[in-house]
Amino acid sequence: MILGSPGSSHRRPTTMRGPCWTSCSPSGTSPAETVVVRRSTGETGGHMRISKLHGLRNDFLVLLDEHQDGPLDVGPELARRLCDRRSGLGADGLIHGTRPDAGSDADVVMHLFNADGSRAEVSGNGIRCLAQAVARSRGAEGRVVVVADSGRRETVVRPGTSPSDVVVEVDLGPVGPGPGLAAPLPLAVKESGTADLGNPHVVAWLDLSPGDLRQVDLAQIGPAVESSYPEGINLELIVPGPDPDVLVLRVWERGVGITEACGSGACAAAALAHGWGLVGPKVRVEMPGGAVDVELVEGRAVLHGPSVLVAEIELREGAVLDG
Ligand SMILES: N[C@@H](CCC[C@H](N)C(=O)O)C(=O)O
Repeated sequence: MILGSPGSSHRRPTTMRGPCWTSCSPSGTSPAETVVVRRSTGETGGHMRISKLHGLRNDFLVLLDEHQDGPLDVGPELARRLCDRRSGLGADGLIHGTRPDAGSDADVVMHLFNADGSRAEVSGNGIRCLAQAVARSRGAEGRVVVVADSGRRETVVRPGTSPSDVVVEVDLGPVGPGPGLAAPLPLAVKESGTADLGNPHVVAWLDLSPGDLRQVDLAQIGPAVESSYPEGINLELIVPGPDPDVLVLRVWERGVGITEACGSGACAAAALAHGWGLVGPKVRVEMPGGAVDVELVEGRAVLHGPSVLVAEIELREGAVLDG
């Protein structure tokens, strides 16, 4: 038998408290349309335990191997199904947290899928949500080391306004140059440039007021810019805020669409805007979902912001992916 007995390897939080486990399937769907619990062995059945979290309303489903009854087959199709906001649980991305190699000092390995099933190298908000999920699982806040496709990243989980609403800081690493600008951007810009946080970004500084930035048709511009790069790209539109060292940002995310916030995008924007002389090395980035703080330290970007646990979900036995 490949599957472990239900709950055998699932460590429930000990000292931290918050939303309770619920047993559910997405509402309004018949069992045949709900989400699969498929093992990497090809078997189906058992339970799948998932946490839903968000950083500034940029939301993620986090599936930790250590919470499961046995190995799960996590891939693009599962990501698309779970992230669907109508027929699934709904999220901007799915994060699969696997165990690091023996001898590694890391706590977890991060595999990130965008809502469309594509892979991304890292996410500033996603990695902070993953760190919160790992901290809850072990019952203690503090340092959580994550190995993402972009490299080893250190996070620190600190108390926030409640056990489920914490503050997480992450050193996202060096901000490098992104891909060459593929084509002229389809809007008037004061400055534009690309940056690489492990994942690619194009940042455009617009000569607009924050109010006018809200009127820009990002749903039209975003896909055009994303598709002009062979690997796709995240697009951040920025204007300086009314106060010094503040940027107002809207984002179109590769593999997702318009989201309410993007942590790596905030870092890309802060780094480029610093280079353009718009802001100093400590930047507040205001996005539709809320604000984060970015510190630029010797070419690296350190991101501080809230992470919120929304729910811990147990998908019931018998839910089937194939539909
Ligand atoms: N929202 C994330 C970025 C998620 C990945 C992105 N869509 C990509 O494909 O690179 C963040 O907070 O950084």
